[in-house]
Amino acid sequence: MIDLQQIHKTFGAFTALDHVSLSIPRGRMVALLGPSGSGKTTLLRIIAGLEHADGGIIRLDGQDATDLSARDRRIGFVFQHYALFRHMTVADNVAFGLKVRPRDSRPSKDEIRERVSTLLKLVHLDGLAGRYPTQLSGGQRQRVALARALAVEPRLLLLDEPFGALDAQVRKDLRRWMRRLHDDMGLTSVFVTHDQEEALELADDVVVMSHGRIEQIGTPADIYDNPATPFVYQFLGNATRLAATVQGGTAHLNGWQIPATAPDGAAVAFIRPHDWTLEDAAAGANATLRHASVLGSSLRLDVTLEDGQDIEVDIRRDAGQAVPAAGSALRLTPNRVAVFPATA
Ligand SMILES: Nc1ncnc2c1ncn2[C@@H]1O[C@H](COP(=O)(O)OP(=O)(O)OP(=O)(O)O)[C@@H](O)[C@H]1O
Repeated sequence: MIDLQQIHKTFGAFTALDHVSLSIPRGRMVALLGPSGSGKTTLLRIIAGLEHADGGIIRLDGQDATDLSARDRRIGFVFQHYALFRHMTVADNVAFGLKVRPRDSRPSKDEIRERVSTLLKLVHLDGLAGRYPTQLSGGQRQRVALARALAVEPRLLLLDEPFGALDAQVRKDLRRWMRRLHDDMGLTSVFVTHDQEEALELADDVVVMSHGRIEQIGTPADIYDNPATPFVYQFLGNATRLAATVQGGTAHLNGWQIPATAPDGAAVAFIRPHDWTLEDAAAGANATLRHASVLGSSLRLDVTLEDGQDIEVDIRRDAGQAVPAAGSALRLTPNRVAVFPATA
């Protein structure tokens, strides 16, 4: 169990982390998700003990670890560009964390050899123990880095964009494999990513960060279905942002009346492309089609609403169904709309 309370970090006049609090139960896999500069790496480095916070408390398994050195925290680390030792073989890289232990806690040579061999099997690199890092592919290097991090039996594994430098297919394979390894070994892991798909696919809990603050913490389903703020809505992809006006608990948008809890006045509404129903335009059109394209089993419509705002609509397409022509009048109804005050 890791518990962060009110972690604060500035670099000069710049606030990188603004009183961040977060608890991670044992066995979870947690994604820190946010745009570049939101403080993800800084938070990870502070958890690892590689960076010192200006304020706040870190507890690991109930013990105050705020002033514990990186080595004494028993935390494993894998960075995107964390180079392996070039002059060491794969086996020596993996053994490194064990060999540098103080004598009284250092395993014997045989035990180290045994553990390295087990770890290399685990990451499917058992045939490559004698190779040097330059003789490996990017994906293989990341697996060596992972074996090296796991060698010290960390109570927590931290991964900073671990798959970022790899091509798309390797990246997908490696992250699925990482998830299985996490489950099989009963690890507790925190990984940094700016890729929402990666966070939603892999993590038990997603922590969305922006400007050194946590915007929302939740399961992938929570975060996707009920974004707490306009930032989360926009960051989690594909929501169209529209201007609306709220009066007496109702948002007015392109002639629709939508129940809203936002206060009276200017508001912003978010609608996802698949949250629309296309109806028979004979009942009264409220939008015009600009462009339609077929995306496999769905139809992507670029539409201008009657009030002049542009939206994207994805609807299911049956095989052989005619694609509507540009300029067609449409009747659309939004199924799900989130309304926030315009200043939020
Ligand atoms: N050592 C440092 N000195 C000064 N500023 C720093 C330092 N380290 C980080 N920062 C700043 O703190 C902010 C947060 O950086 P951080 O690396 O934590 O962001 P991030 O969310 O991990 O971004 P990225 O996805 O680009 O890695 C950035 O604006 C960065 O420029």
